[in-house]
This record gives sequence, structure tokens and C-alpha cells, in this order.
Amino acid sequence: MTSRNVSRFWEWGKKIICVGRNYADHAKELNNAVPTEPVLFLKTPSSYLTEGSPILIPKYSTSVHHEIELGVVIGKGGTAIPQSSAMQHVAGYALCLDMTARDVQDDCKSKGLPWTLAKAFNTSCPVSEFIPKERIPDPGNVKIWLKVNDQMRQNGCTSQMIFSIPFLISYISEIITLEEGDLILTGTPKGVSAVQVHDELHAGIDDVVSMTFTVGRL
Ligand SMILES: CC(=O)CC(=O)C(=O)O
Ligand SMILES: [Mg+2]
Repeated sequence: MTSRNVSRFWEWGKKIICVGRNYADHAKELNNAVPTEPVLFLKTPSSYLTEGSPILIPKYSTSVHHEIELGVVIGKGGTAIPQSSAMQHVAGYALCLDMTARDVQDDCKSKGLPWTLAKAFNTSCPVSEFIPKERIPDPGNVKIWLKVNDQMRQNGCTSQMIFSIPFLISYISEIITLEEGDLILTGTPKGVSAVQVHDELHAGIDDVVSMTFTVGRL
């Protein structure tokens, strides 16, 4: 059997589990309650996008927002993983965008429908190169930022997260077995806004990684 390299996790087609409203400042900017339990939703493997290809706004949306997030790449699977050993299951990280069709999400929310159309469309999960675990010794204190056409739009720190990475791994794995190659998106800080065709999105974690994506339309 040929062994696969987790540093190309987006090619594996594993789960993308997203945490919503994990930063109080972002929950408040969208008039959402600050959660007392993690809010979870999923993206599909066809959401993945790597640098060099454009983010495509779906035909059914006129308001796709950027959400910059730290992604956690699972290296060792497990079910009901205790918080105390959760970090042993992490292979590394990726800077990620949770592109969101906000107009569609608002409509789904008002009708009590799931967020799939808003969150899981093709190209809705642009990712950076894989960041080995050793390069981020404290993932609970990492600055993540995003500029649109050179203007800073999001500039947050993972220390603002309501639920920590070990807690999230433990919580999620009680419900959904985690596997090697799965990705957890840990939520976005404030500053989300709509992107336009031809916009350039440039994002980074200082001294660790940066990534650039352009925006197109289907
Ligand atoms: C309201 C949202 O879209 C939640 C979300 O994805 C987040 O990162 O927060
Ligand atoms: Mg998000």
C-alpha cells in the first residue's frame, strides 16, 4: 500500500468540520448570541481550494463573505478523545477561509434550514500550505489576519476563541469520530465582509504562512 502524506490533506477527501461563533466579537457583529456550546457544521471535500485557483461566487448568491480561520489538521484519529491528550492527535495546521454565502445563510436561518448551500459550495474552503505542528508551539495564541485589496479587514488572535482547540477536539470526537486527514476550522474573529469579483484576498500568520486568492464567479 502506498503511504499518503498528511501535508497534502486536502487531497485525501476527509471531513471538514467547522466551528461557528467561536469568537464573541464575531458573534456580536452578526447579532448572534455568544454560544455556550460549540456550533458545528460541515463542508465537503469539493470545498477545498489551493493557491493558484480562484474562489468562485456561486450563481445563487450576491453576498459571499470572507472568514479567516485557523484550521487544525488531524494526524491521529480517535473517538471520545480526552482534552488532556487532544493535542497528540494534531498533525499540524493550515490557515483557512470559511467562505460564506451570507445572504443564503440569513435566508436559511430565518427558515430554520441547514446552512449547506451557504457554507459548502465548491471553492468555499481555500487553504494555505500545511503547517507542521512544531511551527506553532502555542495554537491558542496565534495572530491571524486578512487583507482585501491591501486593506486590513480581519486581525484577530486565537486567544480570543471561546472554546480552545483541545476542548473542540474532545467535544467533536464525542459526536463524530476523527480520522487522520480531517480538518477542523476553529471559527473566525470579527471583520467579515462581502467580496467582489476580481478582489485579491491576502491572509497570513506572521512569520509562519501567507496565502493569496482571487475572486471570480461561476
Ligand atoms: C455565522 C457563521 O457563519 C459562523 C461561522 O462560520 C464562524 O466562523 O463564526
Ligand atoms: Mg466560519
